[in-house]
Amino acid sequence: MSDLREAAVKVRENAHAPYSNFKVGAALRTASGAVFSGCNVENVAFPQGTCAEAGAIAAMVAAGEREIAEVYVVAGSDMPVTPCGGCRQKLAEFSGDLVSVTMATVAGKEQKMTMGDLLPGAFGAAHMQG
Ligand SMILES: O=c1ccn([C@H]2C[C@H](O)[C@@H](CO)O2)c(=O)[nH]1
Ligand SMILES: [Zn+2]
Repeated sequence: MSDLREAAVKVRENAHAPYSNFKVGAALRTASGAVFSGCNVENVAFPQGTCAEAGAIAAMVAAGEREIAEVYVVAGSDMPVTPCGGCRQKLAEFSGDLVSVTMATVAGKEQKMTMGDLLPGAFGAAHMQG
């Protein structure tokens, strides 16, 4: 098992998902080689819940890192989980278009896409010039 998959599968066990019963784990590697992980944290006030990817990003930024090199997301579904629209934008803040995102199931099915595939034409700093 890759180290990223191992981290994502492990952190997924800590997910707080009593409302959807859909536990998600995310792990990312930064340019320095460090690995950060996060799980979804739901709330009884449903919109206050946060995704696994957001948790991993928060851990990365809290540790002083900002450059994502690779992402791995895992859930217990039959189909590999894909990051929601909001998480695509959150990941794009710290990832180039070529960053690989592996979407996976606990059973081991994997699908890979790049950030450019997941969020084509992403809104970025260049759009705010002028
Ligand atoms: O990539 C994804 C997709 C969904 N979820 C969470 C949000 C919510 O807690 C649950 C159901 O949508 O799964 C994630 O954490 N990451
Ligand atoms: Zn999300």
